[in-house]
Amino acid sequence: MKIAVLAGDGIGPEITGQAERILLALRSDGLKLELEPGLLGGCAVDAAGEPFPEITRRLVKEADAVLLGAVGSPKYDGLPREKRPEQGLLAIRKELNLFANLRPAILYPELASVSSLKPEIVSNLDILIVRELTGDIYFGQPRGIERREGQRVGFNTMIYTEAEINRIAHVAFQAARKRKGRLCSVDKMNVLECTQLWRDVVTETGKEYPDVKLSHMLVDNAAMQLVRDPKQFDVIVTGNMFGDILSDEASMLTGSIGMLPSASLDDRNKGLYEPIHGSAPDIAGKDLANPLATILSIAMMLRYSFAQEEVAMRIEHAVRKVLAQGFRTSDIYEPGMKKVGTREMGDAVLANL
Ligand SMILES: NC(=O)C1=CN([C@@H]2O[C@H](COP(=O)(O)OP(=O)(O)OC[C@H]3O[C@@H](n4cnc5c(N)ncnc54)[C@H](O)[C@@H]3O)[C@@H](O)[C@H]2O)C=CC1
Ligand SMILES: CC(C)CC(=O)C(=O)O
Ligand SMILES: [Mg+2]
Repeated sequence: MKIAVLAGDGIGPEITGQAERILLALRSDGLKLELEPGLLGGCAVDAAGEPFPEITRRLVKEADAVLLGAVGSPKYDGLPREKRPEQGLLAIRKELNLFANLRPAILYPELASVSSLKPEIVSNLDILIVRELTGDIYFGQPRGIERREGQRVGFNTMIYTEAEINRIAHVAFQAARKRKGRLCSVDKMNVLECTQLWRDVVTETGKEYPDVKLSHMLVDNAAMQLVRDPKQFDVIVTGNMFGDILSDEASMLTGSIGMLPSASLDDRNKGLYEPIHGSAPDIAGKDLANPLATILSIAMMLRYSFAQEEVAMRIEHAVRKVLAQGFRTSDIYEPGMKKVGTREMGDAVLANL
């Protein structure tokens, strides 16, 4: 198993560092894997002048899976768009055809009291957000800022083809089929043609899954329902931008954005695995970041890219035990618990593994 490790910027090296320690421990335990570091984002801009250099492109094409920390820093805000770190992230997703982003929002019972919602509303929460990742307004052309009639005009294009909607819908229906059998498709069809097509195509695809109960919801209502009664959802499928926003919101139901892992998959389960959060410049380099989302992302890697379900469950079980033992980074800390930094949290997971 050849794994490319792109630590990225900000807290990226701190959190991937802990995930790498877990992978190396699994290697000592007999799992055959190789780790190959590479540059993506701001660190690549500094070293090679661009956020997704050719050498990284070759590395990730050859790898069986990619582990990513996060990219971005205010340091690059003044650069032209194509040079910014985040453009590197969009480019790698497109290059590897990672159209299906799975973002599970699962509440560990030990964190019920740090969830943003009351324990009785979130207990046993287990939602899967399926976010389309290579289309929508993040990629649509034309885009830009232009001068028109004496003033600047900014514009982007929200666009989805029928084929793009159909393939992500299949991923979501199949996931729902293996879970509680409920799929909620989120759109804004009351005002956006692009998402009218989204609703039409998801409905048509749904005819192939009579065993899955399909519902539709407008995104503004979905944002509200997520904090009113999140357990009404099983699987949510939505476009790139709405999925980006709703998953950050859902993360707080589990206690912290530092708890949510993700898998970004192509049609053959070659995947990129990363926490859903960004590079957190406000806490970078301070040993404060929660590494659990990244560690849980390698569990997803072992499950989806390498079919190592048992090892994936070992990692998830170790995380559960660490929380039960009271270890907490600052973002999930509450009085009475053991406050630890990024590295000590990694130590605790390793000890339980
Ligand atoms: N996948 C990626 O690489 C992503 C990159 N970004 C980039 O990251 C940079 C910062 O973006 P923000 O909007 O501040 O979002 P962010 O997700 O980096 O941070 C938001 C807040 O959550 C906290 N946070 C995030 N991860 C945490 C962790 N593991 N443990 C504890 N606290 C954590 C941060 O300290 C901050 O207060 C920007 O350049 C943005 O473009 C943003 C989202 C995703
Ligand atoms: C560059 C952004 C689209 C990254 C992000 O916020 C995400 O993927 O969650
Ligand atoms: Mg995001």
